[in-house]
Amino acid sequence: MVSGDWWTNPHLDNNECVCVEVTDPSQPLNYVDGQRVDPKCTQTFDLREPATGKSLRYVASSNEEDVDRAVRSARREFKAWKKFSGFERGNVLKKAANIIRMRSEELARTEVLDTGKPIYEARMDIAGCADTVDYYGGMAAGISGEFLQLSNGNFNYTIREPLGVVGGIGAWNYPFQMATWKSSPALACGNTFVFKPSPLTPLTAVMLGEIYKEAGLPDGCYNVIQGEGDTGQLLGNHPDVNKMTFTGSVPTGSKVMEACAKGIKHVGLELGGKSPCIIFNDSNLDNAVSGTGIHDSLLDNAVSGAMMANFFTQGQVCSNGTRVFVQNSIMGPFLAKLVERTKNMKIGNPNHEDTKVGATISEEQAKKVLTYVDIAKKEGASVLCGGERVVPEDSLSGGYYMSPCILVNCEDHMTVVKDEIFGSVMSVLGFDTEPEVISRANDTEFGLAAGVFTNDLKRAHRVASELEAGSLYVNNYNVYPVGVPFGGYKKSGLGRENGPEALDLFTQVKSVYVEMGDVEAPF
Ligand SMILES: NC(=O)C1=CN([C@@H]2O[C@H](COP(=O)(O)OP(=O)(O)OC[C@H]3O[C@@H](n4cnc5c(N)ncnc54)[C@H](O)[C@@H]3O)[C@@H](O)[C@H]2O)C=CC1
Ligand SMILES: C[N+](C)(C)CCCC(=O)O
Repeated sequence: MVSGDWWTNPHLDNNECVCVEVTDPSQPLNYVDGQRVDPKCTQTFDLREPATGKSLRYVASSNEEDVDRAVRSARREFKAWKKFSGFERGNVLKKAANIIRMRSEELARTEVLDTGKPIYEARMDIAGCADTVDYYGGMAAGISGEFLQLSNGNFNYTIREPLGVVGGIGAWNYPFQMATWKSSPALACGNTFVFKPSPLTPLTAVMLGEIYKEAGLPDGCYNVIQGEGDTGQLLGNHPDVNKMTFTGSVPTGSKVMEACAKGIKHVGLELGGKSPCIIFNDSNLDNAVSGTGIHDSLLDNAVSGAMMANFFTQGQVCSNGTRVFVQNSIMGPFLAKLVERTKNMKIGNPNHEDTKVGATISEEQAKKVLTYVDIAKKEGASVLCGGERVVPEDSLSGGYYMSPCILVNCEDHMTVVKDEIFGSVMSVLGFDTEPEVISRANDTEFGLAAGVFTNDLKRAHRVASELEAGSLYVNNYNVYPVGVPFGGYKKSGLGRENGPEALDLFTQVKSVYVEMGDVEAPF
């Protein structure tokens, strides 16, 4: 299925004839009551394409009236949607998943336009989003309460009811994923939804609205309002919103939680991280270096893991394992392989098939990341490779490209080892013993993810149980299959997305006591 409006991205129609079709970004970007609409507010912000740095359009921010209109539409439709059976709601979601699959190339290309991430990655993201919507479509029919037999024939049953109107706020690194991961479990449970995407990536959340509508979702169940922080605040403070689900930075997450505290609203937070990825020396480097094959692949896996922990989406991933702890006895050979493979990653036009590193989201973010590299050098770390601005080709000279950076001689107290940078900057840290690395890995205010590479089965599970994080990877990193819950310990967040856990967080339990005899009143 294709949408009515097509737009050919002129910036990419150059030498190599890469002419891609995406949904026309000049269409209205709010989505209320089943239609694209322009907000009432005339205040706008500039939307730039990360790949070229060129302005794509100005987007109107949503003001109080616009937010209220979307919330009222969701409230009105909640009355009807909650009455659908789980099976009926699930059917809508399953149809939507199939439409996402049919429109996947258009969605992926639009995601590239919005985010600057390479097309191979955008395709993986969209495929995962379809699976998530499908998964919650399948789960919807099974959402049910419980029955408890009491004495004298009395009994109690529980009903798992939706919360009402859910407000979602997203970040810019996985725009379509955030829209689907938040809305599909919410809708499966019978809630209605109002989403505010990041102002840097407004395009694909609206397309999801059209897809849901085509799949049979009643108008008003899923709405989108565009805007910046002010619009997000209006949504979080709206008295008719029952739950907020947020992805972004810790300071903003804390503000959203504060707004929810004032209104006694449910809240889910997916926040930042500074996760550890630990590589033990039983990746047997001596044999690897002498080329016995089997051990080579163990080391290659660890290097692959460290790269996957750092270099997807230009390093802008909350779960990234940016503190790579390597056992000192294998540091030399590990770094040699890591640097060789990192230098081989092709930086370039994100719409090209062989590009592995696209553009950072914005000039501001790219500058922030490069400043962190400078700070690292001043504090005594050394750059093994990358950490520089790159112009892959003349037509992309305005884009925000940088080479993935590997830092060594890092120490735990350094700024670059403590702060979430949100860019391709990997800090490599040496360690000697297991207790030492566990204590250093846990010495952070965050707890989103952690990885351990080892061939020792007992060590793998011992370390996984000791690490304070919501998502643990043994011998892999940054994979998030459908059905696996995702979320943080400590300041990395509250609640879980993906997996059956999300269904509990989008419902509330009503307990119904039934008396079968006479009332024995004490008065
Ligand atoms: N860990 C994560 O998942 C993410 C972390 N970040 C970090 O945050 C830094 C800043 O990036 P931003 O996109 O500005 O992140 P942010 O956390 O400020 O923004 C995330 C979302 O919240 C909205 N927002 C901003 N202020 C708000 C408020 N007071 N109430 C409600 N919503 C509000 C934004 O418009 C956006 O949609 C990045 O450099 C990065 O370090 C950014 C994106 C995701
Ligand atoms: C699930 N994951 C790791 C791809 C994205 C989660 C949100 C984020 O990075 O901000």
